[in-house]
Amino acid sequence: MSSIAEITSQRETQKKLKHPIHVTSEIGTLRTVLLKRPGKEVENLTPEFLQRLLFDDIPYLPIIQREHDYFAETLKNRGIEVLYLEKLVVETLSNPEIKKQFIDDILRESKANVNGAAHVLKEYLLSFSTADMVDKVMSGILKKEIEPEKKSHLYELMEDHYPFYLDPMPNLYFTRDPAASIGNGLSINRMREPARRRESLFMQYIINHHPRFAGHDVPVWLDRDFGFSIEGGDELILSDEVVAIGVSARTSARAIEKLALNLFKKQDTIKKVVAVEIPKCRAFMHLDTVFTMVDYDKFTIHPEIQGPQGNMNVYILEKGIDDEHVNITHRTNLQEALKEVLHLDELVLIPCGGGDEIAASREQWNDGSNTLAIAPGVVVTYDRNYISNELLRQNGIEVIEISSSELSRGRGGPRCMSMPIVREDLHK
Ligand SMILES: NC(=O)NCCC[C@H](N)C(=O)O
Repeated sequence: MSSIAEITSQRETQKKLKHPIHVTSEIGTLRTVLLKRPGKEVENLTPEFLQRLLFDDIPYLPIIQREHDYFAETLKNRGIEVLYLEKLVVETLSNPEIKKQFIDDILRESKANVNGAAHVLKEYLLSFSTADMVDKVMSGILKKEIEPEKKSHLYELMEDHYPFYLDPMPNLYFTRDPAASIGNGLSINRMREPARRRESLFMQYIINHHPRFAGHDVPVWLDRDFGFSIEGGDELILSDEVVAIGVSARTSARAIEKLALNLFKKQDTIKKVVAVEIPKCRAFMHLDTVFTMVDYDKFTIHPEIQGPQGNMNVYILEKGIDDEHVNITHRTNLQEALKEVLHLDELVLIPCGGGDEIAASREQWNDGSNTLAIAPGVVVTYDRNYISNELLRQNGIEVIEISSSELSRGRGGPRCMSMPIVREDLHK
């Protein structure tokens, strides 16, 4: 029979889980996750704009969709509730006033290409059903779709060669990056690259207006108006007390410090933010492309982020003398720093590609370190990274593989393609 303490604790967990967002670890059993099924936006990629749109190749739509559906089914078969971003956005914008406001916002944020055509584009978008309008906004609007108006400005004539009024958003299936769940709240991120910056507007609207979230107390620890960039691929919830954040090509030290200040001030459980500096290059774009948590005491790592003897720059931020200051201390070894903040005597770093120079580099490029933990010691990975997957198994991890020929072309793996909304708390 359960003790009174156990029953009370179960009730507490139930109560906490009723909150629409609840994530206190990287590895707690995943209950609800947000995905985006790749859509027409990936068919609007062309070779000349690949770099600008942050792709290395053009995925074949029917196959990337099939692979993504398989990913979603894999999660559902494990009892995980899958929410789709595109569906939540349509539901959010079912209110005509909110829809108009959204169209104004998205056009304003697309101003580089929209120029003087905002009013025509607004009418154009309003002429669609909400679902089709959302699809248009996500997949992009070509100039040739709209009757040309008389061009009265030099810049309008100069920009004729550029095909889009609204750029496609092919990176939307990487739901991890525009926002990150931390405790019962979120960071809604100012994304580093212009190609992705509009993406976090969707989450802002969902949180403020979708019935599943609006009206609940969902704190926003850092919002997208903050002037420095941060992306969810860099935000790892190591425990209910510790968040690790990559100082990377995408995430700035200033955003990390501001987020830490806000968490220390408004979120009573987070005690430490661990800033992990990684090389600023495309292959290592976020911390989660080189480092993910797979069990209480096990992580994947791309060995190249560490110098000789495993040295690298790790900074631990803690509450300072007042709400405006943090205490910062420096560590030079990631493994030791992790043991310290997680109160562990032993901790295993599992090297991507088994540490072999070629295999590590190849498998990391295809997200061999980017695992999605769906429970402690259970991860979803790409099938193509067979050396890393085998090594995970040898370390006692259950590895669920998904196919990845087309999904991997966007340079993101299972963790990048998923935003946990609810996870069960870990047993202490
Ligand atoms: N967390 C991640 O590493 N996300 C992958 C994002 C890939 C996307 N093509 C990008 O460059 O932003």
